Amino acid sequence: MAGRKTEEEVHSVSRSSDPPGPGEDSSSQSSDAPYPQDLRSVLVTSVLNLEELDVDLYRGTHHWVPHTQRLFGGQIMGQALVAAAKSVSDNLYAHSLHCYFVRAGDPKVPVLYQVDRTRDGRSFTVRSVKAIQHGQPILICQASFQVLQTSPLQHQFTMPVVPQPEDLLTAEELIQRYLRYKPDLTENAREGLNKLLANEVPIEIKPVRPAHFHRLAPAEPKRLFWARARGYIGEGTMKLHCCVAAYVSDFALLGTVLLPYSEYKAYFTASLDHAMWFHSTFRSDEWMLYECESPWAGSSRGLAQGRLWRRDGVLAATCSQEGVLRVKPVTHTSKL
Ligand SMILES: CC(C)(COP(=O)(O)OP(=O)(O)OC[C@H]1O[C@@H](n2cnc3c(N)ncnc32)[C@H](O)[C@@H]1OP(=O)(O)O)[C@@H](O)C(=O)NCCC(=O)NCCSC(=O)CC(=O)O
Repeated sequence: MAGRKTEEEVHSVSRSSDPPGPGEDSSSQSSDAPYPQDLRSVLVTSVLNLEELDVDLYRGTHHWVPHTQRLFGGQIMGQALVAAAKSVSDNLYAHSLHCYFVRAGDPKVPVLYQVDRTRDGRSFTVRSVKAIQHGQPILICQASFQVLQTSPLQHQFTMPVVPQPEDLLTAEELIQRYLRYKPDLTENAREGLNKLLANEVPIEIKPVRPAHFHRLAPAEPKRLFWARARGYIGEGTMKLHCCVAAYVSDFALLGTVLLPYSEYKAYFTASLDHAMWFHSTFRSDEWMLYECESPWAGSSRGLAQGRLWRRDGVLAATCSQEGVLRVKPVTHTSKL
């Protein structure tokens, strides 16, 4: 029978003394290895691989749909950026995008992306993209591209010092441990965790402080986790890596707002807008540290900000998102 472990034991990486449980072998061995080239990321082969219907008109399909049964905002943003990037030349690089999520995306039908070539300048080029379902916009997005330019003005914050991904467990490994070592989990919690395990999220993550990440204890509204696209992407183009990063950047960002409020559970959360700035080159299929924090919440809304760090300490991108969060008090003693 599964023994009860302390929170710290459940979360710690133990490569030698802790025999892997059923289904754990392959993930714990492979989670830090680079992906083999034949295991291409579904983000590249499917999600961000838009079908061209006409000039500046594309169709995108879905891969993973969150339990809310509305389309994942990161998918819509990533696809919108793909559509925008197709209309700019190869010497232009995305440096920012600004999006409003105006309607919930319907997972039952594809999304159309209509690109408007707003402006082509000498340094900057701007595109507006409308994502459409059932004849109505679900997202409006503006993306701006720039030719590469050098400047003596260069600074950035310093990356937080955290454990390396090799010393941390993936979200799936953590869930397997909760299920194995926490026999007092409620049926609801157990069912929820099993559903999470069955999810095919095309992003791999390694929380730095799992108890905070999973809201097991109240914490300041700050979340740190390593993230990368699941599967191989390769050098590719920066355009593509920016689109993948836009996808990844919407993951677990808004939830940061909820971290101090363990006495409440959210019954409705949705991102209202999302802005992103790209600062340097990076590979979205290599581990990047996502540093998320929420400076403010009020009026059923919360603001979350995120920084994506390259492993070598270079700031790759910055994000800002506001979302609606409707909560109600937790009424039962939940173990998760
Ligand atoms: C946020 C919006 C719902 C707009 O809110 P509105 O309140 O104006 O919309 P609405 O009037 O249609 O109401 C939607 C639902 O909220 C309820 N509702 C509205 N106002 C309420 C209030 N004050 N108190 C309680 N409930 C309220 C309505 O009854 C309805 O419920 P009912 O439906 O029961 O009748 C919409 O802009 C939207 O869906 N945008 C898309 C958001 C999105 O999909 N983001 C990307 C995915 S989120 C993501 O990717 C990030 C993440 O998950 O972390």
